[in-house]
Amino acid sequence: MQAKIIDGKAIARDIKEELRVEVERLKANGTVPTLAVVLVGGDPASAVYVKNKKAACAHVGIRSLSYELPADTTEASLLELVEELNSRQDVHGILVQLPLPVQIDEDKVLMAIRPEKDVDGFHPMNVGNLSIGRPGFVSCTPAGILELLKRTGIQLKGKKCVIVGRSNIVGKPVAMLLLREHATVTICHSRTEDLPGECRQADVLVAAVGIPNFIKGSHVKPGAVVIDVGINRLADGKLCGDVDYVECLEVAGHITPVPGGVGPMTIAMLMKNCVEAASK
Ligand SMILES: Nc1nc2c(c(=O)[nH]1)N[C@@H](CN(C=O)c1ccc(C(=O)N[C@@H](CCC(=O)O)C(=O)O)cc1)CN2
Repeated sequence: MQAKIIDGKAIARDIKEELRVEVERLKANGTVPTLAVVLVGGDPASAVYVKNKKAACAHVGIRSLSYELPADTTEASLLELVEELNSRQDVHGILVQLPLPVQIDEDKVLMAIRPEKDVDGFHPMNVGNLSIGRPGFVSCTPAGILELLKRTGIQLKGKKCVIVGRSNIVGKPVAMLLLREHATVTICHSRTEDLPGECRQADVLVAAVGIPNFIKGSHVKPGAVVIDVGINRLADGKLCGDVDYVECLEVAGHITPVPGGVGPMTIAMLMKNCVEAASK
């Protein structure tokens, strides 16, 4: 039997509808949730993501302030802008679109954003809070993955979850979130011995490696939930995940497509974090 397809686009739409109500309530109480969106340079993919984030803000009712800086912007001037946004009472969230041009130290910029305005959840304070189970902003893609699992009714308590990929922005935070749900978590990476064998143990398999079609049907335990975090652009312009969708569709119990799976959840969770920032 074919796997059930987890429709991230539809779940993201539901979340944004729920947030519209919340934003109305905030506005009625005198707060206009406001997100500052900073884009440096002309990377075409980043420009599309920023455009989609601003459109999502408009849909939900969040005010967005746009800062589009040239590719040769210095680290000092970007830090100055972040400082100004940090100090503005009417700005609740700050988003600096990544990647940044090479002359700018990304870590320095992310650390300059005040943790309570860090709606991307990338500041070390928020990352640390997640790992010790304290409240804070959780980065949007990992939070989106958990929301997809929850809203699909996937039980996590006691289940074996295997994450392929140990990045700071996806693999590690997803592991922390799954642990928080009482799952048994394994993180695999390029040096893992017998990666297919580890993957085959998984009730929930999360692929975040950045290699097109890396996870084959033979990696998947029959009936497992397969979450594909990969967004790889192929030479023909088509998008492709880290999971061999055609093969895994025949083995898995649930699967996320690319596009239309985890990707749309990233923006929905950014909206959720902005509303939370404005509510505080
Ligand atoms: N400051 C940040 N920078 C970046 C982040 C981030 O969370 N914060 N993540 C990525 C890019 N990203 C959001 O910024 C993002 C990527 C993909 C999608 C998405 O919806 N993808 C669609 C396909 C879109 C397409 O056709 O190209 C999908 O998977 O269905 C949303 C947001 C790096 N930078």
